[in-house]
Amino acid sequence: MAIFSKPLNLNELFPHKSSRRPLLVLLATVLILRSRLFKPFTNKSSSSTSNALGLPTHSQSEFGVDAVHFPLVNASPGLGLPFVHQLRSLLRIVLPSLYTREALLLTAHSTFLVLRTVLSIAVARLDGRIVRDLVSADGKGFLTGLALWFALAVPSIYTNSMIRHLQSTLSLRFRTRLTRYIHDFYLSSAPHLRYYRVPLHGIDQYITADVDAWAESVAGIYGNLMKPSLDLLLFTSQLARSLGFRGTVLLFINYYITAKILRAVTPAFGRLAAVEARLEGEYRAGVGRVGRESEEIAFYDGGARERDILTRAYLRLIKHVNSIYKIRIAYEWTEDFVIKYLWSAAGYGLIAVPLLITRKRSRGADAVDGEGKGKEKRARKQKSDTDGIVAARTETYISNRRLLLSLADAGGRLMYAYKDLQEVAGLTGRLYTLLSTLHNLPPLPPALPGDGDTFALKNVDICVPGDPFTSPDSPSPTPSRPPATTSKLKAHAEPIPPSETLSGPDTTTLVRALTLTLRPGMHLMITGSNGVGKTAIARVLAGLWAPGSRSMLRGSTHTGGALTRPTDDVDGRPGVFVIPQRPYHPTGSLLSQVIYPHSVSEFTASFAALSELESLLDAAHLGYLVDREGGWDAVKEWRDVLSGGEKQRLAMARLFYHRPKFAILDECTSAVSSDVEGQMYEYAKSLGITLVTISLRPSLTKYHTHILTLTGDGTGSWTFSRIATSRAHEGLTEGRDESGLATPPSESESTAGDGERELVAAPTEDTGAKYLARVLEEIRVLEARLEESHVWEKRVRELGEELKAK
Ligand SMILES: Nc1ncnc2c1ncn2[C@@H]1O[C@H](COP(=O)(O)OP(=O)(O)OP(=O)(O)O)[C@@H](O)[C@H]1O
Repeated sequence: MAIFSKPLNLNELFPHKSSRRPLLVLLATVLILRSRLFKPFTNKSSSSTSNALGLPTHSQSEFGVDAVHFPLVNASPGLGLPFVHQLRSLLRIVLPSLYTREALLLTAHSTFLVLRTVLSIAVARLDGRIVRDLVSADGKGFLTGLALWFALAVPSIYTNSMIRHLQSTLSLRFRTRLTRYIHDFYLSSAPHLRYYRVPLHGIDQYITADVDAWAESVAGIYGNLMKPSLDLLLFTSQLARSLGFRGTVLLFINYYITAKILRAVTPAFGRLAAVEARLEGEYRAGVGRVGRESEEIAFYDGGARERDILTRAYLRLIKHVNSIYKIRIAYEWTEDFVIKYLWSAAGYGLIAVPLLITRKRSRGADAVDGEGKGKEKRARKQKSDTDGIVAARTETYISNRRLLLSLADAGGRLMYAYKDLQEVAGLTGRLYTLLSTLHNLPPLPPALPGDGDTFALKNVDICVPGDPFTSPDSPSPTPSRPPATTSKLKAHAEPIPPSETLSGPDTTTLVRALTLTLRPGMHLMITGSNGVGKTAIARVLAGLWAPGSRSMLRGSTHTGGALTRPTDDVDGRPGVFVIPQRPYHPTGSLLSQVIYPHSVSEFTASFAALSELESLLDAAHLGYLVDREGGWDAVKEWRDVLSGGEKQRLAMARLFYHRPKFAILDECTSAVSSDVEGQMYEYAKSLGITLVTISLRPSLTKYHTHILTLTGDGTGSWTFSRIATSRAHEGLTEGRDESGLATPPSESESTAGDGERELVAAPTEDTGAKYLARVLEEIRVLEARLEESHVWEKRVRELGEELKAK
């Protein structure tokens, strides 16, 4: 074909050998990477510790190692050394080594970025060449140029789409890695229950929106920074060749002035982004609360009130976003002026340098040529020379102008990237706060080893835990508090030492020096007035709160005492299972409601039959549920579908399924009728479950052997006694009674307000006995009322006869 009569010549596009070599290396790299990158994501590991993307589940020991990279520091979300440290700590998670898919994606991304810059230079040169051929009316050259133009279009388009694709894939991989890490860390039960204890508000915003935004920004910022930086470097070096020394110096003066101006007008985008994320989180939490508690709100007809609350949260967010927009206007004006107009003016000036210099030189050459040559010949030569010079100048002008335009574009993108970088800093600060808070939660003291079947508290103060990050020695602000807007970044902020006390200084002691030992068959009832600390005891028994001891709080070296918990059996029988006051229903089928926290696959693996579960539902008086709801696989919003009493009975069915050694039942049958409640308690006991019941219902006393009464007089005192009346009912043997308590039937243990234990022999002093007396008194009053009912019955009969007679 005619257009290919002149062979495609790389020499013209890349006049220097050194600029051709990288192109070839790049093309080879692209081909190699492409073959590796388009392999589907496969899960090579069949181990259960890997997820669907082949990412390993993180172990507790890994988190221990990582803790050193996440010291708790007070740092505002801006650029600086703390940001570099925080970003590095997060990058360690998303890019753990060079032998990962992410590293490969990053290499491919970088390669395509370099390739795009190289192609841009080639396009600029080709542009110049085409116009030159046009000006000098070289048809053949023009068509060849056009063919080259199309030839370059193919790799250019491919490169652009690959850059976008690789960036989004990289962002997704970063998000997955970070999310996996946070899930494994935040939601691991053992050993520190971080999801329960972390003192951060709006945690959902951190884990969902912030992680997503961070991954996207970090994957984007790499390209956004690298591409324009590379462009600036390569375009400048290309331009420097035609601009000469003076032009290059001017170019750099231009860069310097631009950087100075923009730096002066750039607002603190990092801090603004962090505040925006926090306000977004508050608004999101508000909407979530309304969705969760919709029925309660509807009963109170609280729609209007909730609307006000949500609108206020939304307006706070919008006000902030609006202020960002306003701040941006001034910045963007300056940026547009500097990048578009100042740079273009500087560009014209710079382009003029080689043209004007070439023109001067060619005039000098004309003068020398003129001597001793024929007039006609001279005129002919002069015309062809002039044409050649004009064509060459046009080529230089077009190439340089295109390079300058690309340079201005690169400059603009670099400025945007600076803004993006500040936003990344804000998000990095938030995620770092989340992870450093999780890493630095003071550990819960481990339970003391026991025989595996005993529950014991020894001299334990039940205290409401204070802020885990506040201790008398470190009055630093909690990470949950918003960063101080005026604080300057400290290059190396001092790590905040984790709290050394278990409960913090501002703890409230609810119960003092509690000591009790429970063995299988010792069914304990915990009672006392509202807010006295009954659930608090359950929290300590369940391991949610640290068992405080006064000696610990006083800073003594004694750290013993505390809690001994029953352990899980090797066959999977749990040591302790708690049914809380508020029923909890996970998302999923009816089956998963009963077996929670087991998964369906765990249930299947345990060879348990559905018919067994049905018998457990029967025991909870819920035998009709499977048919009514459409089978075990029915998935519903169980919180809404079940009645209050049904939810509580379902929780009891859950207890029967797990059949723990000890069950802590925290007023979990308050909505169930007394007769059904009693039957369920009896059934639980028949399964070998030892009950620790928190209740205010006297009717439940008869299912227990011991009673712990919190006096609620403000001194934290308590009494612990055997329930004498339950003796016959339980058929307790003297042997069982040797529980380490040495509590004779007529005696009880108690503490006075000062925490000293005393044995109270007189039944009149015994709060447990008093409690029983109160129950008996209530029964007496009710029986008296029943007796009165005969009088009313008699009266009704009299009235009936009176009516008949008339
Ligand atoms: N996480 C907490 N932070 C601060 N205070 C708490 C916390 N949990 C409980 N408290 C306080 O501890 C006290 C005891 O609470 P607890 O839930 O143990 O009471 P309770 O005896 O179970 O009461 P009720 O019978 O009403 O359920 C209450 O005054 C409560 O306000």
